[in-house]
Amino acid sequence: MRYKVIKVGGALLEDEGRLELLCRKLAKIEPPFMIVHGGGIFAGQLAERLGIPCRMIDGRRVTDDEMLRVTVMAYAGWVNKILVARLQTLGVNACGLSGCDMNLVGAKQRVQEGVEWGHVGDVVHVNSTVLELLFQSGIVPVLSPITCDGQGGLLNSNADGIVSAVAKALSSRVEVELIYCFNKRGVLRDMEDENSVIPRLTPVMYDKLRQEGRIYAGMIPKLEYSFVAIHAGVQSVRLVHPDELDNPEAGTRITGEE
Ligand SMILES: Nc1ncnc2c1ncn2[C@@H]1O[C@H](COP(=O)(O)OP(=O)(O)O)[C@@H](O)[C@H]1O
Ligand SMILES: CC(=O)N[C@@H](CCC(=O)OP(=O)(O)O)C(=O)O
Repeated sequence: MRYKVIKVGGALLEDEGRLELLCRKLAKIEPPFMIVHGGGIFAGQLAERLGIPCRMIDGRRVTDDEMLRVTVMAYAGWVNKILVARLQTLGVNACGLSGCDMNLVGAKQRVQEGVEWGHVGDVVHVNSTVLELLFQSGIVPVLSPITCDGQGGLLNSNADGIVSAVAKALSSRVEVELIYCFNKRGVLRDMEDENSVIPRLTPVMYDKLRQEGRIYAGMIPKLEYSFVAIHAGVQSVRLVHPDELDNPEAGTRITGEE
């Protein structure tokens, strides 16, 4: 049996119609599975309404004191609870969590010379024993990207990184399929052509496409974390659109070999 660990990107939750379609697809999946969600779009909208400026560097959000409050409200609050509520109405026993709950995901503050990242956290541990207990109880964990630093502080972690670390931690105990579910049909060779999905992506292909500028923005951390997961022993890593979640041949499969 393969445990599915599914990342859902913020763009899939943006309006009622997309949220409904996504949750219907997720509700068809046979447990055990879990969801890690993002929601950068919601944090951006909330910050704008509050007059707090946003700054992104290489797909990551610079998170000062005020932005930390915004991200906690957006991710651990609105996005997490709306997903859980919708899944519950569809018969999924979803349980909303952040990395702080049961010390599920711990992180350490990102330190980089010349960049004031603020409360951005890189994952340092995942409590896979607790996740397994939840799976065994028939619960579907829905995890937000808010983590804790072990000293009472909250951190904002990239959701693509959290899901990669969670998949890696679980994969030493059970077989894991890591799925990045997002708003394209896979990694595209040509962003102008929705049908140019690359079925199998190797590290060499990635380097070349990145140099050519065909892979950019949020796709860069997503693919880097995908390769981290596959090299760490995660049994399967795929990127797909929610419409094709149930088709094992759809999307882009990540491979560590050439
Ligand atoms: N080669 C590519 N194929 C598909 N999407 C790409 C590619 N290069 C860049 N992107 C962009 O990356 C986005 C997905 O990354 P991101 O917005 O971070 O996803 P998420 O919704 O999971 O947070 C796509 O919507 C697209 O705009
Ligand atoms: C540190 C950092 O960048 N955290 C992300 C967490 C949310 C996220 O990853 O959301 P998407 O998956 O929708 O992009 C952020 O605040 O944007």
